[in-house]
Amino acid sequence: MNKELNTPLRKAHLDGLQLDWSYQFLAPETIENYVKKRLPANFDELREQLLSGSFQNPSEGRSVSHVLSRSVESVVKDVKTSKFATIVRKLRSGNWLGATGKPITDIVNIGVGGSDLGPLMTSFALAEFASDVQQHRIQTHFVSSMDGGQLYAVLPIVDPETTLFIVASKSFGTIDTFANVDTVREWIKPAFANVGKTVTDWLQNHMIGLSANPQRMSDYGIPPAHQITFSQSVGGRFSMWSAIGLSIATTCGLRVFERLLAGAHNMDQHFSSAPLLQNIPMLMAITGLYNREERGINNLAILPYDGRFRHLPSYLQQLDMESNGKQCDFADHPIDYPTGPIIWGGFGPNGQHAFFQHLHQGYDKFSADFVLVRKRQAAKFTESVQQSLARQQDLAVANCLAHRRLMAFGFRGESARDHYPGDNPTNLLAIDELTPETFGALVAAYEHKVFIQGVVWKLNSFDQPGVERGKKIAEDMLLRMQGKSEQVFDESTEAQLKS
Ligand SMILES: O=P(O)(O)OC[C@H]1O[C@](O)(CO)[C@@H](O)[C@@H]1O
Repeated sequence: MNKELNTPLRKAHLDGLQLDWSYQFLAPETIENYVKKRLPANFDELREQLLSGSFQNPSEGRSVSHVLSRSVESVVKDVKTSKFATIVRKLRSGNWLGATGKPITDIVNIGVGGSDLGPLMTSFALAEFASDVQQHRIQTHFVSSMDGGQLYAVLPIVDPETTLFIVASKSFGTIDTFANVDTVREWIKPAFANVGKTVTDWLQNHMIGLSANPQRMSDYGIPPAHQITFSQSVGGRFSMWSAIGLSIATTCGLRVFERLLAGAHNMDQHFSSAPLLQNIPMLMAITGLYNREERGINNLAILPYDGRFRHLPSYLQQLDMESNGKQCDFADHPIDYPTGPIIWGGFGPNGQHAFFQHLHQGYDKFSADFVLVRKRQAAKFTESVQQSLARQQDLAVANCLAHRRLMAFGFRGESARDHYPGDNPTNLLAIDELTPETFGALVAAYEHKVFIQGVVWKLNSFDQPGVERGKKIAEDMLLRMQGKSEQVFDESTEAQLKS
């Protein structure tokens, strides 16, 4: 039987976003049976709890409410009066003046993990939507790494008098973030002294805090008017829809942010009501479960074919791996079955010239999600440039479909060098045209996929205990490096600490 000719088209839609799951090579009945076999009897109830903000995160003793940030608890719900919207308007109109009276021209978002990846990914993906509404040009920069390498590159290109720092941290205590803020403070001191200003002037005019802990923002010296809070029940990796999304709105505009939330909300409703074989998150979750449990595939590559999605793999890596990379269940009992896969990936067109060799002919099995945008608007260019860009888009579509096909069906040439085993299950997430709505819907679909898989694996997808232990060991190590601890480590660590 010719597998290629006998593979039927299987797809689900939501307003310009299509999931083509044909190359999972699963019959609809297999999906239905898997749902019967693996989903708990009260799954519908749990889904409604998630969508209404009452699902429980037992280890942290709180509910899970990120879905509400794109509806009833949206920071732009009262777009004329909310603090979030007022701050965005003031910055984007050039009316936010720094301590010396100059308008802000640069924003630096300092945060890490969920307080960096979502804002970075989305500001980058939707930047082109800003041009028609932005009145005053603001450049946005993102700084996350504790080593200071990013600050090292950003500080020389911004002016202390016209730069505003968004300190994004749910806890407002993450050492990585405050290591960066401390360095900025040292950089500010002489610059502000030269113009007759102090660190207090800087804190009052050049800093916005985004956190679930207002007390800590006040303790740091950020005036209440420049603090935007959000609920403790919004997890860090689910927080780009909340106050943490401020840099998305300052980069792309309030309207774009509203449209992003609307797209995600649309996906919430779709997840709630679409029948199984039309339900994008359900299909992504069940095919993923099948790949993990029945085919034994331990990884999922995220392969976007549009440069605007460059940061999507890293974002989904945190979303999925920090949620479902666990070996204890909801009730803190050890478990002995495989849970969340390793999420990795990279920009597809560049991957073709790098790691695709292994995907096509290497030993290991993988699954992959291709993400493709079919058409793009390029109205600001001349007609001939638009045509050339359209040809480039076609080139990307052809390459995406070609590699996806080869990974699925393989190829047997005359020699071993020309042998491609194929048989790797993949999804195609095809977007007609990138808009804030389709982008919001795509990200929300992945969130729900992670939720469904977490429920099946009986995990608490909303805590991250493994990260905490690493932080504790780093603290011990730092004390040792500062000569404040006598703790002795292994030979290798000892040697590295001494060198
Ligand atoms: O926003 P915060 O509190 O600074 O935390 C940043 C990140 O650190 C983590 O808590 C774990 O390292 C992530 O879950 C979170 O997104």
